[in-house]
Amino acid sequence: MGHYAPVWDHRASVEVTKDPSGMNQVTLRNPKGASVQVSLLGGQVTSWRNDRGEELLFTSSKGIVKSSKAVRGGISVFFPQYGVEQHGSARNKNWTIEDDAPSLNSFDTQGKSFVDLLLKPSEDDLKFWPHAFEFRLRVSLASDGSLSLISRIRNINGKPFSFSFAYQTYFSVSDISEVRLEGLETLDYRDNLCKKELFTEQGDAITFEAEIDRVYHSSPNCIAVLDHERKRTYLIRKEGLPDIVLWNPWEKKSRAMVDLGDTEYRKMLCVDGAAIEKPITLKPGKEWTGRVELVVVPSTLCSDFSPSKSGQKRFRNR
Ligand SMILES: O=P(O)(O)OC[C@H]1O[C@H](O)[C@H](O)[C@@H](O)[C@@H]1O
Repeated sequence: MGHYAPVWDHRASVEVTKDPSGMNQVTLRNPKGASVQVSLLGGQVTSWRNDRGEELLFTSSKGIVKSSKAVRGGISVFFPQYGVEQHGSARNKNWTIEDDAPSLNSFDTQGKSFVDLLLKPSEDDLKFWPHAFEFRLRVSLASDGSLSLISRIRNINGKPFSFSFAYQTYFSVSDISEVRLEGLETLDYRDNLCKKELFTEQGDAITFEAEIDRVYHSSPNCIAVLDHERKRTYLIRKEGLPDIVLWNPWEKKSRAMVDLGDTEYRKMLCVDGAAIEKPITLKPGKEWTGRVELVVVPSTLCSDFSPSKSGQKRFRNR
């Protein structure tokens, strides 16, 4: 795999087209046939397919495709708030492609097909959240099919500001009853279904039998979502994002949501790398970076990728 990386021109594997609503979207491909689609509406990742063409992210069949709102599913960013004002406005704004984004280190570039997006607040936006920023989002597809999102948020204001952040990530699962989540054992969490009360996770691994909406604090750098039926494991590696949001609306809420099918909650699980419990404060001129890398491995290989081992090692060496 590594042999083509140094000569692979990432620009040749990036294509800009229009989505059904007329919005520009970017398609990234790797030489093995995996692909990623990113809409400029919301800077949202709307599709991530492996080299067999299988979709790895959930997108609602009832997604309302209209130009002012991102579809339910894929990966969206929550910024600058979580839990209020529709989780911040960034996910419903029009982003632009930035051809000459400030560089990242070579690990984030080599052998990857990527696009750099940029969001800056308009005069109107500043009336609602009066802090000038530049938000750069790099979406990359690696030669092994893994997907990375790197957010860089810079304060270009005269004063410090604080924000919360999450990558709302809808994983596609065979059935929610087949899913187990590892890596959050013994952690404290706030339960959004119990007035944000603080609890401590007791179980060995988390399984799903009812609505869930929690923010886990100070989580390891890698957690795993195992789908038994598909024998597929999603690894979520993260940096700069101490928290994890877990969400599934279950049946009653799904029925009340206009943009989600009544039983589609069974096909999805949101696991979001986030910075919520302790908001990030940025001084003028400073930049914050938050990354996630999503990897899919056959579940049989999982012992090699134990959450605590692989995540810590990978990110410690950066
Ligand atoms: O419907 P949305 O605004 O996309 O929010 C969907 C969900 O996102 C997060 O996971 C929150 O923790 C939930 O409380 C919320 O219901």
